[in-house]
Amino acid sequence: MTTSSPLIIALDYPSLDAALCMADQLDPARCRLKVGKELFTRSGPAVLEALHGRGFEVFLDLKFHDIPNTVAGAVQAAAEQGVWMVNVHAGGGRRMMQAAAERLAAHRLATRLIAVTVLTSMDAADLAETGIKVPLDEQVQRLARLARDSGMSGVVCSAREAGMLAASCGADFMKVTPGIRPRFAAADDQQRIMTPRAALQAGSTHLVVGRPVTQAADPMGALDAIEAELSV
Ligand SMILES: O=C(O)c1cc(=O)[nH]c(=O)n1[C@@H]1O[C@H](COP(=O)(O)O)[C@@H](O)[C@H]1O
Repeated sequence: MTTSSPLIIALDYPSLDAALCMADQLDPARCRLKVGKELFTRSGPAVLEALHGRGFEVFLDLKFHDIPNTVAGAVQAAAEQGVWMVNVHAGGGRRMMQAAAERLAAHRLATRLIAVTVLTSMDAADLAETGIKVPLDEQVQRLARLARDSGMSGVVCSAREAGMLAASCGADFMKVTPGIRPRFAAADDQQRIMTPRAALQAGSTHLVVGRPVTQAADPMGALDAIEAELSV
C-alpha cells in the first residue's frame, strides 16, 4: 500500500519481535517504516518480508558507503527485495552514487535512491573535527547538488536545510529529514532538530521519526499528536 503521509517511523529495535510488535500497532495507510542497521543486522531480510506482508512501504536505511561496485551491488540487492527506498552516503562521491543509480536503472528497479548529506547528529564542530571546515550549510548544499547531479532522487538532511535545498535542487527533489522532535520529546543524540510542523513548512518531503514515537510511554498517542500537529 502507498500512503500520502510524509511520516516514516524508524523501527530502531534490537529484535524482529519488538519491531513487529510496533508495526502491528501501525497502519500502512498512515505511515511508512524505516529499517536501519541495528534491526537489519539482527533480523536480516526476514524483517522486510514481514513488513511488506503487512502492507508497509519500507525505507531500508543502511547508508551504504564503499567503492562504487560494492555499493551498486548492495543497492541492487536491497531493491530486489522490494524496498520503497534505500540510501547511501553522499560522501562516497559521484562515481559511487552514479554506479548505484545506473545499476538500478539497468535492472529496471524502481526503488528510490537517496544520499545522506551531513548526519543530523552532527554540528559544525563535529564536522570541523573531520577536517571539513566550511559552514555546515555549505557542506550540505555541496553534497545535495552532487547527489542530484549523480542521479539521486533526493537526500537525507536536517529540516533546517530543507528550504535551502528546495531552492537549489527543486521541490520535487526528496528532502528526507530525521531529527524530528515534537515539543514533548527529548533531543537525544540529535543536534539539528525541528518540530514536525516546522519541518514540513520548511520544505521537508518526508519526516523520519523514531524515539519520539517508539520510546514514548504511549506510542500511538505520540503518533496521534504528531499527526494532529501536521494537519493543523
Ligand atoms: O538516514 C537516516 O535515516 C538518518 C540520517 C541522519 O542524518 N540522521 C538520522 O537520525 N537518521 C536516522 O533517523 C532515525 C532518527 O531516529 P530518532 O532520533 O529516534 O527520531 C534513526 O534511525 C537514524 O538512524
